Amino acid sequence: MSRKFSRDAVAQHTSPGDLWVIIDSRVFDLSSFASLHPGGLSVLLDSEIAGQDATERFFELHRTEVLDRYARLQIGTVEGEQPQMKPHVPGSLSAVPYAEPSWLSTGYHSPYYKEHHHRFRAAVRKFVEEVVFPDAQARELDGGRPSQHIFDEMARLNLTAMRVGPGKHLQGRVLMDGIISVEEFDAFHELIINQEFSRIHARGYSDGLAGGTIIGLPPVINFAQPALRERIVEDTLSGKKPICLAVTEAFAGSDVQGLRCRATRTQDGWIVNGTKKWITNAMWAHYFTVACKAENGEIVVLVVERGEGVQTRPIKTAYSSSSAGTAFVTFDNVRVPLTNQLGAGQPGLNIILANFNHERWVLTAATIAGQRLIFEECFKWATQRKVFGKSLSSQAVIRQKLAAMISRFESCQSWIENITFQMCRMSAKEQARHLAGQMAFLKMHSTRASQATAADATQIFGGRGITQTGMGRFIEHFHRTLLIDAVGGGAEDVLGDLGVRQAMRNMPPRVRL
Ligand code: HEM
Repeated sequence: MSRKFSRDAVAQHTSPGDLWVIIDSRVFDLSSFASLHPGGLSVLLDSEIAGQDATERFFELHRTEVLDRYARLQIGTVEGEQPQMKPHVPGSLSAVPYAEPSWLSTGYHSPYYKEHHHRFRAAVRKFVEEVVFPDAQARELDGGRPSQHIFDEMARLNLTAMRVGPGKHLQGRVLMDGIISVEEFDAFHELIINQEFSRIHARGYSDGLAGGTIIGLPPVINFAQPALRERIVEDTLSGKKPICLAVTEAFAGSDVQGLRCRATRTQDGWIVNGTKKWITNAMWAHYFTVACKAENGEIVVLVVERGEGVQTRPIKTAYSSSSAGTAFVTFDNVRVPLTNQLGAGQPGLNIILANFNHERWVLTAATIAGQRLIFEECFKWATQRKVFGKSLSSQAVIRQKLAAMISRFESCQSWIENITFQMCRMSAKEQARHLAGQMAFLKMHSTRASQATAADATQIFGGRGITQTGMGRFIEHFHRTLLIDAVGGGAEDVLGDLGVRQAMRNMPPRVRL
């Protein structure tokens, strides 16, 4: 932007058809925009705004990104001045204190993260901010499914494959354009992906991208016969034929024993009859990993393929109008070949339970990262917002809310990093034995923390925190959508109880006070 203007020259342009303002030493010609301005024309014609430096007033009312969106209105800069606001570089770290976990903060050390984790984090954040965020925000508005080019790009980078976690499905794949090797990839990379994807501020969309794969594919990877496994892994990870996990029912939430969807044994397979509710991605899934009850009362897990007898109806939820593809599913006399049974010979209940821990860990990672992002919004707002001539942060009650937020998400982050480290060192069997309780407690604790943080953030933002556009829109979104993490994969009370019951089983018989 080469044109330079003196402040006096800008001050000559104050009428509706010839209106200039200065924002952060940048000169904007609002003549063609003023009558379309969502905040109205009159505010722009105010004598303290028209032709004047409106920087303070602008940032009280708009997010910085509004300036980027309307960059075309900029005609130059004020002579002898440099804009102070630096454009955001995609992938870069925030300089706001506590806006990044300590392993990403200057001067801190971590026993968990290596150089390749840092490299990987930067690449994932850049991808999320540049490619995924715009689509997520657009689909959040129109309620559509994530765009196919995002699925394609996620498949090309093998991001969808990595979201399923380390394992044999990664063999031979090039990860994130080769930025890390399959041998280097561990649960911390997966934690990074889960936490970086929170930056799209679109919870339903995030599930729409890979929610079904993350929970529906592992049982196939771990328990399917090789031919079925190879076909489904290829179809789903290429983004061509999505998969979902169909366990919950209107009759039974996470209470797997109470399922009513029936599987009847035939000579060459099974016939499935029943319904499933709240099934993420089912609207566009081709494969359904279904928990059913056999005639002898045992759970069998079958891969049903979309076809005759399979129907899906959309369910609108608090966290997603439809971008998560959540559905009510009906199976009417659906024939399933024997080869589509998972883990034949072992209890189907174990297959489903083994899957829960990973699901809970994924949800927890996202909700913790979400809290940190909400804190960053609050800290910026509390510093810039002036009330009765003073910034919000000059009030002790606001500082207390910020302190409580930091304490909550920092403790959750440390806990999840510890659990993640255990995941890197333990076998699947050891994880099931030692980590189920820890994950249950952390999920319960972190989603309660999310609710407290959302409530505090809404008080800090006031009306803006309950408005879907403008300054507080991410607060509103977090508050509206966080309950999926508090309920999905097991409600808080159920999880807390599960953890304590497990601890009771390990209690030595003769301990006394
Ligand atoms: C480059 C100049 C400007 C552009 C491109 C612009 C654009 C916008 C946009 C897009 C909105 C809708 C809300 C949002 O997306 O955040 C908005 C709202 C608003 N704008 Fe501006 N604006 C500009 C300058 C100003 C100035 C100088 C004022 C002076 C007071 C102002 C006052 C308002 C008000 C009062 C609202 C309504 C805010 C609310 O609903 O909370 N705008 N503006």
